[in-house]
Amino acid sequence: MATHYYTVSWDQLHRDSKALAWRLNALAPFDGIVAITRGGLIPAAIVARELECRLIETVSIVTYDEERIGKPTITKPPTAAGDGAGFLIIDDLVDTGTTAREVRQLLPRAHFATVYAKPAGKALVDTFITEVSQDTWILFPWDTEPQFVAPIARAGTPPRGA
Ligand SMILES: O=P(O)(O)OC[C@H]1O[C@H](OP(=O)(O)OP(=O)(O)O)[C@H](O)[C@@H]1O
Ligand SMILES: Nc1nc2[nH]cnc2c(=O)[nH]1
Ligand SMILES: [Mg+2]
Repeated sequence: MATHYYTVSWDQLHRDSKALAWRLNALAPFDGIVAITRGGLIPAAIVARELECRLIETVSIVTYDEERIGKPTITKPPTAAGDGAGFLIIDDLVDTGTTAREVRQLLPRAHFATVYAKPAGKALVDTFITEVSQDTWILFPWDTEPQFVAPIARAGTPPRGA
């Protein structure tokens, strides 16, 4: 269970995904990009734009229900990436490496890249940008919205009117 949260804004996600694109550009060109849905969709779109890559394939894989890990289920396998040779796989993050292991079996010859990585899974990806600790849960902008936060001086006191 995560004990810390790391909140990523749209702006930061765009910057970090562009940093990933800079790194990957050194390995380009790729024949196509495989986005691991859903989390990999937006980083894959940003990388595809920067690398001027217009062939986008998807693999749909569900491993988590909110913060609870389960058995990975492939709801859509790749159809146009062969054994992965020449392809770039993009996901938002690698945590335990469970999803990455499944995807690697499907596309063993692809280059696997994520924006964020945790220690338990980082050896399973070829390229990543930012490492966060294993006890941190990354909150993406599509999972969050701004809301009121009480002043620090009021911490521990019940909200007014409660
Ligand atoms: O390394 P792991 O422990 O496997 O965790 C990483 C995976 O978990 C999340 O996907 P999730 O299953 O939540 O599905 P989603 O992308 O549709 O949100 C995330 O997008 C990665 O794909
Ligand atoms: N949003 C989100 N999904 C995950 N799936 C596995 N680890 C994480 C995480 O830290 N954040
Ligand atoms: Mg995912």
